[in-house]
Amino acid sequence: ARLAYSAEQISVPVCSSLQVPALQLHVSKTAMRASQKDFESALSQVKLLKDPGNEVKLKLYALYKQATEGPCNTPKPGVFDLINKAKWDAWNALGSLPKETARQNYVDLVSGLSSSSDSSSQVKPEADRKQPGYETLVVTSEDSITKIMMNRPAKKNAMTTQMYNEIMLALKAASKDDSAITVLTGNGDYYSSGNDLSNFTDIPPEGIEEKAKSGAILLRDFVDCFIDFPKPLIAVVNGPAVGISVTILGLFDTVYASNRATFHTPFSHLGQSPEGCSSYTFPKIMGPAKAAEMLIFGKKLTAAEACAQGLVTEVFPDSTFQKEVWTRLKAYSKLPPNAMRISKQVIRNREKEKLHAINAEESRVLQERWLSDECTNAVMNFLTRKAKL
Ligand SMILES: CCCCCCCCCC/C=C/CC(=O)SCCNC(=O)CCNC(=O)[C@H](O)C(C)(C)COP(=O)(O)OP(=O)(O)OC[C@H]1O[C@@H](n2cnc3c(N)ncnc32)[C@H](O)[C@@H]1OP(=O)(O)O
Repeated sequence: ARLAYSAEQISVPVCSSLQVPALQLHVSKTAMRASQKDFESALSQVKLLKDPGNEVKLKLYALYKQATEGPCNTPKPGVFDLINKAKWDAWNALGSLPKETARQNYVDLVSGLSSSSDSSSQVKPEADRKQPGYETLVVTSEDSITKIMMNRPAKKNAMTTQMYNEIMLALKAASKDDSAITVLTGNGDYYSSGNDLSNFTDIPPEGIEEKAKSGAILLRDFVDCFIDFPKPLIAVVNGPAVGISVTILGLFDTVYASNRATFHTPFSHLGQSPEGCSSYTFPKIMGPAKAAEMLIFGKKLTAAEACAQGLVTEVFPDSTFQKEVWTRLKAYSKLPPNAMRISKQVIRNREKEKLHAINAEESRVLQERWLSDECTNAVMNFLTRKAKL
């Protein structure tokens, strides 16, 4: 869509009749000074740009009005005249900004939009789009989607304490960025093998009790981030999933799985107990009998079984998984973001308090389990390679 579109072509209703006045081309005499040529060229350039979104169009509108008419000089529209009020607010927010500055800002804004739309036509390699600062994840934002990819493929994306902390950071950043949806996925053949069992090995001088205490705090904080995440959260389960990577799926809004994925929570085998609010979400999703088979007896589900039981939204053949899922997600990411966020809140908010309480209780119980002989022996068996799932 170009900026010179008709009202019907704009997707966000609040600004649906927002005509960028730059297109009207009635430049006042005051604006006809030194940078008049640049300004006029920006006015023409703006018509050729890809739709920059309503927020930017409001900025362009405000700068144009300020550059050509000076400070806002019209009465404030009524509260129900949403479109004109948004335009008036944007213009009025510029206060007494001089016309020349507004004209320059308009030129700069259009020039920035032109260069970013030039570069967005080329697909940058993932390495260039990667957000810095993460060692166990690859985090990228593109097409209004923030993708958080667990990136320890040689260890089946087992979650170290560093990875828990980085996922929390990435979720907090994603909740504030301008993406519409957020995705968690895994690099390599596994989605994740769950808690990295070597988390049990670096015991501090204060002893195992302290380790269990700090582990329970970490777990609680980690799960809280999923409970509170405000935007649609999608799991793209590219392969087998184990332990905590399965239990938190009950806190996602959508779960897409490859037909190679399996879902396994071997808590009893490990002398442990359910977390990620699964003691509440799983019985709710699949009924208490099926939840017990998974959470107490460690029954491993195929992707098709997990879908039949409501844990997974849809299963795709592995050969077309990535293509089909990302095509779908790109389409969803174009839906109005505020509406999606509000719908999620309406669906989830009434359970939040309960989920936080359940998370606290599960973490408390697990803290005790980590100190049990059953747990210690199971972890030692894995680490000394006597046992595998
Ligand atoms: C006091 C404690 C405080 C802890 C603080 C933590 C806070 C949060 C805790 C939340 C609790 C969560 C509970 C769970 O998630 S339970 C699930 C735990 N996961 C497992 O038990 C899986 C163990 N792994 C396996 O059984 C197998 O590796 C596998 C996943 C079936 C894959 O087998 P496969 O033969 O294909 O591959 P390998 O075994 O050769 O694996 C390749 C290498 O990756 C290492 N690996 C894999 N998974 C883990 C893991 N979960 N923890 C540590 N290491 C893992 C494996 O050892 C190989 O490494 P190597 O090449 O160096 O030998």
